[in-house]
Amino acid sequence: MKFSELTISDAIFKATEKMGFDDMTPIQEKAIPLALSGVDLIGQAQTGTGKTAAFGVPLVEAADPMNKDVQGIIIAPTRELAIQVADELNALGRYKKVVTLPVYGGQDIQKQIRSLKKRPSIISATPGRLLDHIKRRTIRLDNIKQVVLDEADEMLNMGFIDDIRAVLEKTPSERQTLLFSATMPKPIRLLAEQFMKNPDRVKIQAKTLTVDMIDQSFVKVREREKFDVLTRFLDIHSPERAIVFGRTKRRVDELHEALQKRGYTAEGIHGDLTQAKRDQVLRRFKNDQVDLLVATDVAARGLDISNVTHVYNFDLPQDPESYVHRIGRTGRAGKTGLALTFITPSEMPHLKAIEAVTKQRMKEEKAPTYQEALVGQQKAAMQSITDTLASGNMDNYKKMAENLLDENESVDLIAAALKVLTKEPDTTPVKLTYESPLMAKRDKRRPPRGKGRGGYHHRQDGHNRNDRYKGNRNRKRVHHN
Ligand SMILES: Nc1ncnc2c1ncn2[C@@H]1O[C@H](COP(=O)(O)OP(=O)(O)OP(=O)(O)O)[C@@H](O)[C@H]1O
Ligand SMILES: [Mg+2]
Repeated sequence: MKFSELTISDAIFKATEKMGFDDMTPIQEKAIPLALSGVDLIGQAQTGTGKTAAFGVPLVEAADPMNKDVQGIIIAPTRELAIQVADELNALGRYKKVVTLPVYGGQDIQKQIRSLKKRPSIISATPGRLLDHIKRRTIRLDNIKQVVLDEADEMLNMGFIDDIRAVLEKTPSERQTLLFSATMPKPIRLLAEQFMKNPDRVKIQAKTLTVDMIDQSFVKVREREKFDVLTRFLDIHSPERAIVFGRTKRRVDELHEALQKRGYTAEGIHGDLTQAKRDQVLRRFKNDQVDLLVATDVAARGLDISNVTHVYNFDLPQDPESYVHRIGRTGRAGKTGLALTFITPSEMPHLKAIEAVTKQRMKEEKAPTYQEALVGQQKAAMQSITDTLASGNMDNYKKMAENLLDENESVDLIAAALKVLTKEPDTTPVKLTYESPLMAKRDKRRPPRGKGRGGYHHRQDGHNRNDRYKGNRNRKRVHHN
């Protein structure tokens, strides 16, 4: 079904055309008409399949730019995502003149207050800053018609639930509530339904939770060998644009510095950096000034950066949902991608837990040798010669080439050129702080070690880490009040 077949205003249809959208994606086809009818819904579809427009079109359609109140609000877990969602809604609202304002932490609040005075119809916010504005009465939610939780399962997990509850309490009870995510574990869905009125569940039935355009594999590797293995894979894959996920902020700092030391153009992003730095890093990544983005899970959800060709999970993600979102930064909007996950021997049970949730097997890759990495780089050098040959723009070099050929064998000459061009694998020593293997995360609200009851003993015998892992997911994600 096409956007032209929807009952929406011409101004919005024109915007979708301008954005290059013609056919709707499956989630858009199902969710947009339902959302337009005013019902509450939970929309679940794989990463990179257009969930933003699935809620964006109904929001922009319902908004009246002549009305001075905030009418729609989207809450997202990270600042970058709040900005990106606002950009997409502004693109959709361009001809109807519906303005969406991003409101997030780390940005000058006075500047936000000035922008709010211009009366945006829709706000795309992170929860903390939104609550701040609600308290200051610089944002009023009395006349909100629609609330969207993007990355809904993340918004409703323990870290965010209280903020979300507080925001929802400020909105009229007759509001429409829309929840979207690629993952929706059952305990979270049940929790979500408390905030909704007989929600419709729109789930795009797929055999797997992950997009089949992503080639998924894992490599078994010892912690201290991870870095060399990563650089060898990078030398073989020569990714156009890749994201390397690390578990902690320190890890991300160390890793991107180590990559730079070995001659890669890498930058790091995590939540302890200033917003100005986060913006700069992301901009440099999008502008091709940086090939490798090293990130914590702050970059795992929702970010739509075109042509991310590879995702490397240098450290295992905390839970299978996080795996789904991380690798979903590649293979978007029908493109292909490659995801490679590093697993230390003691972490192997986590692999099974991830596969159980994604319903997808990962292929095992062997850690490449130095020699294989060298061959990778030689191939890259060869490729750059043939690419240059195809581009044809070499007139300035032809005379030199003829002179060289007068005095040398052609094969020797090309071999020398290849040798010069090949970036031989760099083995500059680097040191990363040891990161212990992923264990089931303990719930901070549980009694301390030794004082626990049944569950503790079960976990201590440790013969079934897989269960512990799953158990952990549920504990982390169920609201305990
Ligand atoms: N109907 C469409 N036709 C073509 N491209 C589309 C269409 N809808 C969305 N897109 C593009 O697909 C890409 C992914 O969309 P979007 O970011 O909304 O995915 P998502 O489902 O929200 O993914 P995630 O789960 O990672 O948040 C974007 O670049 C968007 O512009
Ligand atoms: Mg999204």
